[in-house]
Amino acid sequence: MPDSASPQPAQPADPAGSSGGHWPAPTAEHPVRARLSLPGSKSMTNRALILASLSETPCLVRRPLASRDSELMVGALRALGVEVSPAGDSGGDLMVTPAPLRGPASVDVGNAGTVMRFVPPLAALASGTVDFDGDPRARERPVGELLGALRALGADIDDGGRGALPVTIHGTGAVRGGEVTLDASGSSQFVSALLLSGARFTEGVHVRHSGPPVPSQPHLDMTVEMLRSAGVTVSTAENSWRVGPGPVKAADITVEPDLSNAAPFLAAALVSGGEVTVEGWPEHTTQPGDALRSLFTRMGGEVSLSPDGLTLRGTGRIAGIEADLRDVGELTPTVAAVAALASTPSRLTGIAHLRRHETDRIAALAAEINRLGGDAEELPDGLVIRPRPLHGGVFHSYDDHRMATSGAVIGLAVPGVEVEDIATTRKTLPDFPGLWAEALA
Ligand SMILES: O=C(O)C1=C[C@@H](OP(=O)(O)O)[C@@H](O)[C@H](O)C1
Ligand SMILES: C=C(OP(=O)(O)O)C(=O)O
Repeated sequence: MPDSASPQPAQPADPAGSSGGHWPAPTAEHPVRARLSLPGSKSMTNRALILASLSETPCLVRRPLASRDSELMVGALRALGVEVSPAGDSGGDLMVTPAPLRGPASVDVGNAGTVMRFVPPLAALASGTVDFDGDPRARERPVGELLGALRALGADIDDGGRGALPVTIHGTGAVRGGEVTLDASGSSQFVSALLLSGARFTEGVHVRHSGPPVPSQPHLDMTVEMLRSAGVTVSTAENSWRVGPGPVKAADITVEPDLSNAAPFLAAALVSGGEVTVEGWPEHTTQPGDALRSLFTRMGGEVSLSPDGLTLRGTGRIAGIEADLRDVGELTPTVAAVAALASTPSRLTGIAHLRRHETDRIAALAAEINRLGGDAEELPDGLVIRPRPLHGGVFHSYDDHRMATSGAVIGLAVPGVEVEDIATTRKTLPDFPGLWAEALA
């Protein structure tokens, strides 16, 4: 459901790494040739932190992301009594020591979907009252279906009848659990949230989905895989997930590099006819970013995966693409940026739920591509983008990390693009401007 037909750009905030609030996006003077290692996956880091907090034993989380969304998760867990501390001098690894979860506590979710969805079930397991609130946008993002399901499973939740943040959960130290049906078409995170804590519910949990398709299947696979690695019994069927009650045994979790954040860097090779290698690309992964291999091949790149990493070579040809991105919605902003530079039209569908992401991404992408002279048309569930020469101008980021990095990709090929609020990339990347400058050097 659209929040508004044409979103208003957020006010520039904290213009770190920018000049005067706008960051002049560097143009690629020559083909981009780079090899880089990326920080940890947001999705894996925040799942690891949840599982570690519910574990029987202390858990070492290796190579976690250290950026806004993971810091918010750490803050939330500490507020509930969990100890999270640097693991020796291991360069960012974290030791998580579980403790009885307790309120009173206040949780700032920022604009992190993983915090606003994954932490409420923990709060329901805590003893005491836990308040949740976040950025203004967090109050507009869907959470009502999850709260309704948690209530049906035995939790005491006060959301003032809004089905949205702010919310207070009156934890009693236990959640009955059992079977529940919800509509997770708005976000796969509703299902992941219930599964991640489900083993600690007295009866476990059996989640059924009823409604239009659930997006982000790889993220559901990630939840199931990480639960199984922690010794939790999970069975799945179509639109049905069952977690048996029992202990969570997470002792050592290694976080993979964030493959979704590889998107703008691989796109840099594609649009400049260069060659970029992302080190440490896993051979097997549940991350949706793995789909970049096929998406960017279809858009004109040549991709090779070796123990060295994933290399994308641009061929000088940038092709449009017809793609259903429902499973990999978070790749949309980068795919759309490349599409805006392509020589043939693109049609991206299956992504209505993106209208409730950090911003209404469908409306925002259309508005910003068109502002630079492009030809992007909104569909109810996606975008059509046709080739048209672009010109410079301000690319608004709507306080959305992936909008900001999309502006950077377009700026490689279009002189005079200035990205408003590049600092918003800190949601999932601690230093995007620095990494980008390095890649282009
Ligand atoms: O579980 C996760 O870690 C995520 C699931 C997806 O959410 P939606 O299913 O709400 O799109 C994705 O877009 C988000 O960036 C991360
Ligand atoms: C949708 C996203 O984030 P969140 O985890 O806040 O839902 C995203 O990172 O693209």
